[in-house]
Amino acid sequence: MGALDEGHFNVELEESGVNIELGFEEEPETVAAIEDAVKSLLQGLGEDINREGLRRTPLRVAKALREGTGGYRQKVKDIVQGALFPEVGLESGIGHAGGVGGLVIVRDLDLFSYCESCLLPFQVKCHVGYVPSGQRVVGLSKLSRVADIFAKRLQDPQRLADEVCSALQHGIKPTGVAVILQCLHVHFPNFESVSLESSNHHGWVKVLVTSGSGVFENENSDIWGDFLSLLKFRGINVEKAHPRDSSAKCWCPSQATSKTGPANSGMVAAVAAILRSLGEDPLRKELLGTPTRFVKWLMNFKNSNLEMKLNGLVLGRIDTLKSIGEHINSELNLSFWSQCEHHLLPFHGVVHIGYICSEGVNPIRKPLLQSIVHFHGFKLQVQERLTRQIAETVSSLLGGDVMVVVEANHTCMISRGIEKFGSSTATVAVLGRFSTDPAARAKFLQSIPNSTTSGG
Ligand SMILES: Nc1nc2c(ncn2[C@@H]2O[C@H](COP(=O)(O)OP(=O)(O)OP(=O)(O)O)[C@@H](O)[C@H]2O)c(=O)[nH]1
Ligand SMILES: [Zn+2]
Repeated sequence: MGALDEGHFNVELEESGVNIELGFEEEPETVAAIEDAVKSLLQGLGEDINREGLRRTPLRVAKALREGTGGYRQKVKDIVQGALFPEVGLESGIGHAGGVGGLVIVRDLDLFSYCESCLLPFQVKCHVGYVPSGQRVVGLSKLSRVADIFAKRLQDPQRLADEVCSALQHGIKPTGVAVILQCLHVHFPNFESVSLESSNHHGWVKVLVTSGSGVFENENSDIWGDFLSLLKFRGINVEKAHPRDSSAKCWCPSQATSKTGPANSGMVAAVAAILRSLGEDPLRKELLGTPTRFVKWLMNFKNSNLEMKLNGLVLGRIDTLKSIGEHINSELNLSFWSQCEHHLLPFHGVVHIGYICSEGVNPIRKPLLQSIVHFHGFKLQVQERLTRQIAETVSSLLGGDVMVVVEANHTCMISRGIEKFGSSTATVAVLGRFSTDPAARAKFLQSIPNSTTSGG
């Protein structure tokens, strides 16, 4: 137990074994090594690394990865040490923060971590509880900061929960700590198995993990029940703090992607180099297949992957428009996947297409529209360009009046940088009469149903 020092406790965290630091500073060589590796990946994707949109991508990716794994370079001790303070008037003893069994919880901490299996970020809703002891409470924000140290590493949900729990247990030395994580991982649109016409590869893989120490070690204890009840107040329904099981083991959808074809060995070596630059050991058991899985994910977005297939579909589809009895046709909620060319992180969502079509002319079939969406989606993109390209392609088939709305969640806006959880982006492209007729635009926009973007 630490000694009282001007209202602050100094807990000897170094003795606790949670003072983890992998020991590399902000080194330009590290960033440069990641940049070089990212250039190899872009070239492997058939991209021109000097084109305007990609020129700064290697640096951005290097920065994003360094930021996303900044936890390796932080110490729990630095965060907790100055933020422990006595709750005056409480007796020393077990479970005092307003009485025996007193419980402090912080709910709904939004975190991001990197999946060690595929290198994509995954979203974490973190709930932390602890029962103070020895007149010692910790600044509330520190619970989040400590959790973030472990989130900002290559992780697996259960290990993340265990590390946060153990660090808080050693750092605060309370009677017990409980951690619940609700994790969301993007699905994998495995290009090889996604039919061009399919829109059924949406949403998230979810897993819930728990970790408890001290009085929370027994998951059937009353104190766990109290914790779960406090979550319920806020509509957070964690049915049961179920014991650690295999549910988190293979949660990453990359584990299920097809094994067809070897991955480009130069690209795989580049990803292994990135892992090394982040201070990780690519030979660590859990990371062995990670470079290959990441490359397979990335290859979904290889330039021109879909060209031939789309050409096949487009042939013979050019209908003539007769200008009698026109009305607006719409096809809503076509799903898409794309990869942000700035940060090499996914963005995904839905596309709504409206077009003016004469009566008597067959509207474009939905599968064709879906394939157009996939064609422009499975590339390194920005959302505005994706929107315009879809509009132009549809317009080239119909000869004119097209409106396209794309709604997306950008991982690069959520998992890093500005970290705007829950933000979404809508872009619009209008061609032909939609650009001059506000009533037509309004009619189409009103036909789009509420809450159409994908979410947790
Ligand atoms: N317009 C547009 N911007 C995008 C898209 N995807 C990512 N971006 C933005 O690309 C910009 C790149 O800005 P930079 O300042 O070069 O890179 P950065 O330092 O990583 O930027 P931050 O995201 O602000 O941290 C960011 O503002 C991103 O939000 C997209 O589809 N469309
Ligand atoms: Zn993963």
